[in-house]
Amino acid sequence: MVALIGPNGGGKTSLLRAIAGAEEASGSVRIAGERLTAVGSRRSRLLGFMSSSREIGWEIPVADAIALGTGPISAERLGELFERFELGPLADRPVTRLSTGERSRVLMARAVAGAPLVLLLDEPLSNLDPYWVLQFLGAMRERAEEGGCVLCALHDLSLLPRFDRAVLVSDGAIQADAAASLIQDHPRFGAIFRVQPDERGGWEVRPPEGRRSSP
Ligand SMILES: Nc1ncnc2c1ncn2[C@@H]1O[C@H](COP(=O)(O)OP(=O)(O)OP(=O)(O)O)[C@@H](O)[C@H]1O
Repeated sequence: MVALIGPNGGGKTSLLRAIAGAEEASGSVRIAGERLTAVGSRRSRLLGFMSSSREIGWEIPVADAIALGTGPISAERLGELFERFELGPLADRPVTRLSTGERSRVLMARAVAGAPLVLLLDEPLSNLDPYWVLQFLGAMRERAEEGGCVLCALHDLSLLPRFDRAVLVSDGAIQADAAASLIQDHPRFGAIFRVQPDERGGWEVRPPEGRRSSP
């Protein structure tokens, strides 16, 4: 489970979209040796992607939204996803009439539907209540324990202990890559985020360079 962290405009979304093939980018992406452009219907087994937008453009039922672009899903798998993300009570409503957090559950179900080897999630936790934050983290951990790689962009740094590794992206480049428990000690962390730990276990704005007292 990899947390993709970095300041606004750092490049997290661009990186995820480039890997997912949703953005023009140089180079090529291979997952388990396979080029994504050449895998056809097996794509959902290799890659799952939840974009930063929670919009679903069509007035379609939840089950159809989960299957959008993923290829056929068995009734058994759909049942598992409905149970995992508690979608039963929402089944008959068009997705356009769901709340943002409810739509997040549909889009997460869609991203994990094929049990992908690589799961790319762009701020999946941002609209969720605490129960669903924990449920989504649980679903990510399950995917990782089943042999998948989860790459999850997030801003809430208090969630870092839930991850194994953290990649810090800023100015369109990877600035640090470390165990999630150690990333805050990286020499570039404070300068890039412009915050520092405060006495209450939270964060405070880091004083500008000249006004910082030396340790
Ligand atoms: N379609 C686009 N065309 C040109 N530049 C873009 C486009 N989308 C994003 N950018 C720029 O690319 C940079 C990286 O943006 P990106 O959305 O990847 O950042 P981010 O780390 O996901 O930010 P945030 O935390 O605010 O979501 C920013 O400077 C942004 O203004």
